[in-house]
Amino acid sequence: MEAEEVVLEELLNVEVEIHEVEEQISVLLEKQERLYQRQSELKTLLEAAKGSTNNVNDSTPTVVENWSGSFEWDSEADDIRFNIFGISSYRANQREIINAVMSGRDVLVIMAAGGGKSLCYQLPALLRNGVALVVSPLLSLIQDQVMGLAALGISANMLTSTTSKEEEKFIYKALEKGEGDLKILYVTPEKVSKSKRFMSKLEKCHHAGRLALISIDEAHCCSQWGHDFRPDYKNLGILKTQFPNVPMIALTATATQKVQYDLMEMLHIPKCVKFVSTVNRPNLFYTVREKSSVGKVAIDEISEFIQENYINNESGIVYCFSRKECEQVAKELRTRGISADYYHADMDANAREKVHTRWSKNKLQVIVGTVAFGMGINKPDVRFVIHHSLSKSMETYYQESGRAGRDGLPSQCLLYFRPGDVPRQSSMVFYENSGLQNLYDIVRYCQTRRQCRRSSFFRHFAEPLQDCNGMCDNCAFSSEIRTVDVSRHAKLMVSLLQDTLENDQRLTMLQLIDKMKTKHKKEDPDLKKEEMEQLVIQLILDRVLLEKMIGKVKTEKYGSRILEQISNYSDMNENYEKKEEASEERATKRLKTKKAIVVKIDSSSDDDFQDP
Ligand SMILES: Nc1ncnc2c1ncn2[C@@H]1O[C@H](COP(=O)(O)OP(=O)(O)OP(=O)(O)O)[C@@H](O)[C@H]1O
Repeated sequence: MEAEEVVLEELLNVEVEIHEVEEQISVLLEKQERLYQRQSELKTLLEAAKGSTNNVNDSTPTVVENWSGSFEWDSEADDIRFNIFGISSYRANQREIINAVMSGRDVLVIMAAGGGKSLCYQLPALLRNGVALVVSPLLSLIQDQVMGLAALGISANMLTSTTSKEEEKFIYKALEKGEGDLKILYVTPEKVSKSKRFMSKLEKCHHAGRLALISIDEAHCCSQWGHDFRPDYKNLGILKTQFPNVPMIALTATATQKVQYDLMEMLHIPKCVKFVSTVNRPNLFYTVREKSSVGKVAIDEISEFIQENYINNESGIVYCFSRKECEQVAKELRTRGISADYYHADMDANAREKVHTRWSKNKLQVIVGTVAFGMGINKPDVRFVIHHSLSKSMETYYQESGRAGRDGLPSQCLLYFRPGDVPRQSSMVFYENSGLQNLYDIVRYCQTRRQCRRSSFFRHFAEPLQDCNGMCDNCAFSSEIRTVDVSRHAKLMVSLLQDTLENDQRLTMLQLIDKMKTKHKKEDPDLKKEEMEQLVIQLILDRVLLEKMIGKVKTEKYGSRILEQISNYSDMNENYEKKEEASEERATKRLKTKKAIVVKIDSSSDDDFQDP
């Protein structure tokens, strides 16, 4: 017995040391991350310094920072805005961006979906002499833009795989000789990186002084840190190298600081003027609803929501986790009388295009899609975006839900959340950079019943909080929140984990839920599976609650092992954030002093747990 205690004592000490080493490693990793960031900033500065010495005699004007002042092109710009685009007044930042581009500066625009980025390059394209080149990542996006411009009577063309020989000839002639009427030319990034012929025509156009401006749409695709990296975007730096005095405007809906630095470096625009607009979409109403574990019930609710709120067949999107789910959900919606079809990466391009076109022309009310139905959807009157399953991160959810209400009119973003969906996503994001951390952020967004949904976006994009104006479920409705003592459940969870550990087994979260439910049935026959799911996910995600449990079991000399067991969950391995590292530090200290903590978990002190 004594010998066992000695061994256990040493085991405990070794585990404390392991914790300390892990902490040191994470401090070093964080330092390395900061250094990388600084390295990138310094490189950008260096390039800027080199640029300013090289370009002393170039035509780049001296810095004018008052972009809202008056400029010589004001009245012509107003005329084009009103009479060609039919827009009565500018939205936030549009005028300033246009003035910066017109002044010959490189510009980086970060503006929420539907904010009106297109006008920022299309209007200067008409104001300046010559041809504006627009690089855009997707054929569908390009087609929509060209169609929209044609409807306004603006001569826009595209040079893509679908362009006819005849049109190609016209475009090349316009570039080379200035013949024909070409104002805006859309190309994919592959054209720039792979077509020597195109680049040589563009060179001639530039040489003749007819390259008016270069616009890089969806510029976050340049960065590996962005959510949609495209390798061909990496080669777009050549445009600035070849045409240094042609103003470049790079536009995106979201870009973290890291992505901003990265894309400025990739595009060689270190001196660009940056315009960052708020991520707030005041016309979107955000709601999270509990999703039933019975598939049919979830679909019933979705179809009721659509049929009750959108009697005039207003357009919408339903996002699903898998291709199979998309097909099933679309079929189920159809049997309930909703005109719906599916869209996913397993379909051939023609079939996808057909569905997209029917939906764009309002011949189909709902597209049920996977993430493949993404960038390039610029239908302005999407009235609702429903998530049948949660997205993998706040950023992805912001993008996907943001496809609603691009015309600025009230629209709804509804997410159906069920903790049982978390492990499916976690196995997908496990190997991504901070994948699990990002997933847990969106799970927290779903779990909260007290906090404004909008505020989660502000926090995520490091923006000051703004008023929600009652445009989310938590701000608009007072929901009944019952605080419960979950000590009993927590103890059961810990003891189940202990059993698993002693028997040298491993558990997934869903298996743990099943076990808890079986055990609990005797004492608590009314406990629903959904309630148990809510509880388990909350306990696992909420490190404070977890710590309290760990505190208890530590006295039983298994604490750190249990922590390890939870951390090593096949689908629940976590990269702790700073905040969580701090809690771990506290846990380690407790471990050192072997202080017992009574498990009386009153969740009122913890963030938002409520009885479901
Ligand atoms: N100043 C304005 N006043 C009114 N409507 C505008 C204004 N500027 C743009 N719009 C309209 O807003 C809608 C969205 O504009 P746009 O397509 O440029 O958005 P975006 O910022 O490119 O969005 P996304 O990132 O989703 O592509 C369009 O219907 C456009 O005509």
